[in-house]
Amino acid sequence: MTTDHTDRLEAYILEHTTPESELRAHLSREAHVRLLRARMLSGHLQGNLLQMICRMTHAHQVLEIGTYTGYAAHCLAEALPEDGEVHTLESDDEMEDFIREFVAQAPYRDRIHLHLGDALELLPKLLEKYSFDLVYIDANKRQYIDYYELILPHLPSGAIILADNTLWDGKVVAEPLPTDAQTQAILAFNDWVQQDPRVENLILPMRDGLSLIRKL
Ligand SMILES: C[S@@+](CC[C@H](N)C(=O)[O-])C[C@H]1O[C@@H](n2cnc3c(N)ncnc32)[C@H](O)[C@@H]1O
Repeated sequence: MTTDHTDRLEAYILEHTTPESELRAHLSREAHVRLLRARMLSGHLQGNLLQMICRMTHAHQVLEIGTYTGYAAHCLAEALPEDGEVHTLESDDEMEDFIREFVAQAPYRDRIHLHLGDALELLPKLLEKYSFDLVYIDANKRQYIDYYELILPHLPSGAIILADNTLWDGKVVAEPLPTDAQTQAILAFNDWVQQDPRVENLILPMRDGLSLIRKL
């Protein structure tokens, strides 16, 4: 497929997908103007998928590792029932003002709880306190197995873990395989999940690859 064809297909897909809220669109535009790595935010299509999964699974307590702008946290919170909560973890405290500026504008703002710090340090206490039924892993690729192993034992049967970027720009099948730490970590994570008898799993080839993992 040519780039032109792919671009047209992507545009067509978005034209036939429920529009994102005005606030999400505004956040996304501001991120592209004000931030250097705006492409890290989930975006319209993946955001809608997160909402669809949230609603289909009747999730109540959601955990997100890696907030960045808060775009995905907005998607998840918007799809939760009144008493639902999203606990989102971010290690880069420079993002705090941006995140809080947009959370403050959201009608569902009380459902979003931002935790600043390293996920590996924050997780043990949060996992003791809350019973999460949906988890979105989208932070340091080198720590995916660590997040997964900390979280999985605390989840009830039927809970879902989503892990983003698991095709890593197609590098998982590049020849020769890249030896950089991030690609190697994603390869190790995918193999780890694939051999794990505690879960069923698939990789959805959307965007950069999204793994859907269900605890048995
Ligand atoms: C891809 S972005 C998250 C995008 C967001 N989930 C979304 O979909 O809009 C990854 C974020 O993870 C954060 N991060 C990386 N390592 C982390 C860690 N150990 N603990 C918490 N956050 C971390 C980064 O600072 C970055 O903001």
